[in-house]
Amino acid sequence: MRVFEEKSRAELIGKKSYWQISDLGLKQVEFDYDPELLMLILDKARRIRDEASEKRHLNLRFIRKAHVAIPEILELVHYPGRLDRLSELAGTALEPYPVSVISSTITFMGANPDDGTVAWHTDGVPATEIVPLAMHDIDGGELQIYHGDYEAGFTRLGEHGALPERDLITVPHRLGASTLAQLMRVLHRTAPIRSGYRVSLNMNLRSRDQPFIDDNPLYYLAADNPDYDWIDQYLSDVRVRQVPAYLASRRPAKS
Ligand SMILES: O=C(O)CCC(=O)C(=O)O
Ligand SMILES: [Fe+2]
Repeated sequence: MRVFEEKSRAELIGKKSYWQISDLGLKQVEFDYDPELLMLILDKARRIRDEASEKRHLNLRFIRKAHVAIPEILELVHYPGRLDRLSELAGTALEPYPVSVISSTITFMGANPDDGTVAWHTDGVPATEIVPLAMHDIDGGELQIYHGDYEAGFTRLGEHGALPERDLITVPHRLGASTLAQLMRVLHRTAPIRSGYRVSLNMNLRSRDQPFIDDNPLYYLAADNPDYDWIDQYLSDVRVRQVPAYLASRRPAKS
């Protein structure tokens, strides 16, 4: 498997961090997913784009809970060997992000302002795998990461409206390779697209042993998904997985 990009979390943000699932920053590696399955997902995404995607904020057009409209995404989420491979890359055991409204998305980014490119933000989910499904005639559209503390970065953005080029790490996407990244509390965006477009599938992940390491506040999930039909699933995850794991992690180690 070819590795195209590799950065630790400390390399991305220039310091150690506490709220993290592992030292993973990002790794972009060639994948072995079935090209026909990817094409099928892309075809369906294109067909339902107008009714199923929304550009609500952050200049990002995406299909929420994409695996509900396109169940073939679940085949990819559970693709043989995938979780083991990604866990190995992350340096910690991963599991699919369980809250259905945010576990998988399809993003449409392009030069056409109707699409756009995602503005500066930090991810709520601890880790994500970004799989480019289509990249057509693209100029721009790389993943850009602020090499610094996210709070300081947001403050600079507030004061100056932009971040200095010298403090950015720019990672191009590649067809045939996916980017596994831990972008929770890491300020990033997609660089503006001057021509062409990209369609991507994002499959979100979290730590199997520390599922409470997360940055998705309820108000944010609710603003994005105002029907609240995910709340029972969320609460049951807190009760059954997050709280027991959290309490176990706080227990003093036996000597
Ligand atoms: O696709 C990209 O370049 C980044 C997407 C992203 O940051 C997101 O969807 O949260
Ligand atoms: Fe992001």
